[in-house]
Amino acid sequence: MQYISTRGKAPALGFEDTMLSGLARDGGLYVPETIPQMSADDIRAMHGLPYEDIAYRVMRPFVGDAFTDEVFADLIAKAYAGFGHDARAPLVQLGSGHFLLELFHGPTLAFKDFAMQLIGQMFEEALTRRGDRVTIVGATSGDTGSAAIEAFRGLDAVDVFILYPHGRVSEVQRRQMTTPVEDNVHALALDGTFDDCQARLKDMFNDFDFRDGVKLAGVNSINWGRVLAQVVYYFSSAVSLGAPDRMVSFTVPTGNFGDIFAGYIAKRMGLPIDRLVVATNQNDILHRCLTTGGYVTDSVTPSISPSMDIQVSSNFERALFDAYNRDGGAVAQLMDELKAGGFHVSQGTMHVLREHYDSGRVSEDETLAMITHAHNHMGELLCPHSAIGVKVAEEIKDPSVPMVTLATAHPAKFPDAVEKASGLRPALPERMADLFDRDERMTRVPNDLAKLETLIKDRIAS
Ligand SMILES: Cc1ncc(COP(=O)(O)O)c(C=O)c1O
Ligand SMILES: N[C@@H](CCOP(=O)(O)O)C(=O)O
Repeated sequence: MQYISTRGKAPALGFEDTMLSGLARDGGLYVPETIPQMSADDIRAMHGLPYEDIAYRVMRPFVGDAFTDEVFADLIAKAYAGFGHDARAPLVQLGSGHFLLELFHGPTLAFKDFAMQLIGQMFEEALTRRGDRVTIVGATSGDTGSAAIEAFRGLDAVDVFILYPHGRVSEVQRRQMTTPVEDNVHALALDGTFDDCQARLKDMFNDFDFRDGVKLAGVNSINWGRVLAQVVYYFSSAVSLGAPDRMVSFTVPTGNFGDIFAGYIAKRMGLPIDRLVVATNQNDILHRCLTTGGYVTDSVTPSISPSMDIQVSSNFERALFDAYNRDGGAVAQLMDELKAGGFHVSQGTMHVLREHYDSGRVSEDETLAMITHAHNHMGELLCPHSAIGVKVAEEIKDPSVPMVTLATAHPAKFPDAVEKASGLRPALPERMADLFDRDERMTRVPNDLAKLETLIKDRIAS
């Protein structure tokens, strides 16, 4: 299996090099050259299997010869052993034809753990075999950062630097990143937005002296391994609702477009998915683009769903690559236009995008009202991100097709908003009960590439 860049100019790589290198050297994102197919019988055979077995069957064709069958199965087993629910990604029924996929039973209480725990295992295995080490730099609006730190803390072969927007993540999210004591963990509070963090990260990848000098690696959804691991729960949930003999739709609270793009990959592999619905908060560039064709950046407005406070949605580039018939030159041109403020998608491309994706936008008041309603009438305490998904799904769902909404984080990560809407302050799990008593350690950093690179180089040299 080879991976190619969405901008068409970087060398094709195998799975392991794709995973370890992050952004392609032409600035694009890696995607598989071909999408492995699952027949109806392959999908039917997943009925009743443990999550780990489904994960193995779904991901194995993408991994090629990077790991032997035995090693890959073992890495999957280790990745999910620490989850707090036997089903790993349990489905609960919310109402008629509407199901919630709980993706928050991992160690840091958000869906990011599904991919990050596995990536942590795969990095460790590959780096040990190569006798190599890397510097991971990640950008986070709150959840990727804590999941990455949890997956890589204490590993000899890795230093992990996380850029988060100062003052724009919840206190639980911040403390999850600033309280780990391991020397290889560096939490950096950047003066700016998540978009600034992600832009500086991509700048670092595009500065080849820095990139090669520190052996830069990425664990944002820039990294194909992140998207791949998220494909699995589309299969596990659809199969438990009757796939391949029944269509299923998904609504996905969306920011960087990685999670919903994983759903698109599942569909391309043969999973009978009817609609993939993008649910955004007031930072709604994706909803605007999918309804008007204009992908025009706006300033980021802080919200009660901070993990989705994103206006430059990294993985949308992967969706555009397919919608433009895999024309890397066309995508590179759009990305140049984006630097100047935005672009407009052609009519033909809009048609292709609308074949797969619907969208909806939810205001702050509507989010709070949905948390209240779900608590009072659906028996669920939702985090604000999941509430946005449920609200859009309720508006858009077709009674003849089961709808699955992805619950992307545990309500206890956002206790203020949840308490305001429901009157209940959700408690953290026992193992995190002392989170607010632990000492914090972070460095305030400016939104300045040269200064960030110097800090990172100095830290790994010391
Ligand atoms: C809790 C939560 N929900 C939803 C999202 C959106 O996911 P994605 O960026 O993959 O679209 C994120 C992060 O981006 C998140 O942390
Ligand atoms: N919401 C994310 C933003 C980064 O997304 P990623 O999927 O590209 O890592 C976060 O919580 O950090």
